[in-house]
Amino acid sequence: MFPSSNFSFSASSLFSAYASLSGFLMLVRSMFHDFIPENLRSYITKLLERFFTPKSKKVTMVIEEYMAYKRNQVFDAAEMYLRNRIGPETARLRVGKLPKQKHFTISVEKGEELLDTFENCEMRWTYVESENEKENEVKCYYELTFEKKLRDKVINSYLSHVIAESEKIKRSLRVVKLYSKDVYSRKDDDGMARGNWGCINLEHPSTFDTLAMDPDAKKKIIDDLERFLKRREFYKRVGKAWKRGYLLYGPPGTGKSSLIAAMANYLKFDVFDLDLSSIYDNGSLKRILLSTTNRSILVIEDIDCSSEVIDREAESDSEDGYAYAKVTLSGILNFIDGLWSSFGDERIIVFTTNHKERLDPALLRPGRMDVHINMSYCTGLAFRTLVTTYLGLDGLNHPLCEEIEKLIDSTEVTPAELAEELMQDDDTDIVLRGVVSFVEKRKVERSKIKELEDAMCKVIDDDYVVDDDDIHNYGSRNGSNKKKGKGRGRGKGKGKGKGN
Ligand SMILES: Nc1ncnc2c1ncn2[C@@H]1O[C@H](COP(=O)(O)OP(=O)(O)OP(=O)(O)O)[C@@H](O)[C@H]1O
Repeated sequence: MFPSSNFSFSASSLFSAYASLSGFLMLVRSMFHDFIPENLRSYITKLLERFFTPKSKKVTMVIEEYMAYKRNQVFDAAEMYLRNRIGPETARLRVGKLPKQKHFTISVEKGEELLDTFENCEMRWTYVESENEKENEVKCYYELTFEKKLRDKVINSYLSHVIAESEKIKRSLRVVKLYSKDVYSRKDDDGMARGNWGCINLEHPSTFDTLAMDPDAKKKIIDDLERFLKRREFYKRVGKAWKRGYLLYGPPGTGKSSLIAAMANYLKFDVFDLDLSSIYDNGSLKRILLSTTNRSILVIEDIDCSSEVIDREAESDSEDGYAYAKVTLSGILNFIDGLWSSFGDERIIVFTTNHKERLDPALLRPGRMDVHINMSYCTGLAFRTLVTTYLGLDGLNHPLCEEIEKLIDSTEVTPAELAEELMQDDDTDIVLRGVVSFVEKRKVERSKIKELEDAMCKVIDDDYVVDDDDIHNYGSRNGSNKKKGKGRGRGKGKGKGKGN
């Protein structure tokens, strides 16, 4: 220990040393100000500041709303992405909704912080609004703070992850549009198509969950769509346009339109409904197709009914002797796999028909329409989906369901007819009994028609197979020299029908 006299000596000498040091520093400071030019002074100050400020282990990135007067993609992505990161700890939120929006838009209020984790690393986001009073404008930006060692990870992977996730969220919130030339196009349509396409929101409630279809066939369609979406690079590599063509065929009321709506709702793709009868010629067709957007489904319904496109080489001669231009099948095929097919990306083209056999073989040639989907009569398995959708019953929970499934499998009845029956009453028992009697009645009708058809075939057979001369004539009428015997008359009768 120091003796007390020593201590008082040291304290007073320390005090005087401090006083002379302060005097000296003040002298240096005033000399620094008086003799050193301002530029050099600020340089030295900054150097000293850097030297004495403790080093931070964190880095902060500033993500501004605008870059060179354009919206910053990272800012918009962050705004969308962070909506899903808002937790109960966030104290202040902004909420809003435009009249056309289905959902509320929720975002953080200025100064609020959000925490995110990416590959076990912590990312801290802060939303900032700074007011510039001079220019009377508000600058909005996000600050992203993380540990210095994560810099490369953030630049190389985290920001891309934020953008990819935001795209997914945007897609899920997207309201699907139905475009048509028959809808008046208004300025306030927030659709993207050009030309005279008018649009409304596609409110069709059909989804793959409500679609009554064989489960395996349904799964194949969903897998095909998923594969298509992921194949941007594949299409580029093999030199094909990023497009997929579907031909849906089957009797009326089997769900062709419902399947298109389910595809659109699943992919969040807009639908362009093209009525060929309203299009004047191939040139207008070209202009109309070029004004459709990416990530869309182009639908041409009842392609067999468009008389102009049935005959590929159809000439446009009219009765009055003048030649009128019109839409031809080759005009359409040019967009499916010709030179014009390479416009746009992520396009789906759907043709529907009730009569596949009437289509021009050019349309059915391999590689033209990538997928042919037979929308046929309802099956027992598909009926289960209708029961779930319309009655809220889970599959086979009702004793009558098994019987109905067997009945349905043994006759021809469309999902539309069954859906109609399932809406007849609120009482499940009454409804299902109604379905039983409806399908039984249909079964009887069908077998009567079958009997009638068989009888007619027999009559035709008996009419034609008379003697050898007749057989000879028949053969030559059909371009065949084969001699056919009486016993094979039925096949012949059918042959004649076709020949005519
Ligand atoms: N497979 C199905 N699954 C669920 N509902 C269906 C199905 N098929 C038909 N429906 C019901 O029947 C109605 C008519 O069906 P939809 O218009 O999809 O048939 P379509 O095959 O396109 O008929 P068309 O050939 O006459 O255009 C639908 O709105 C739906 O309620």
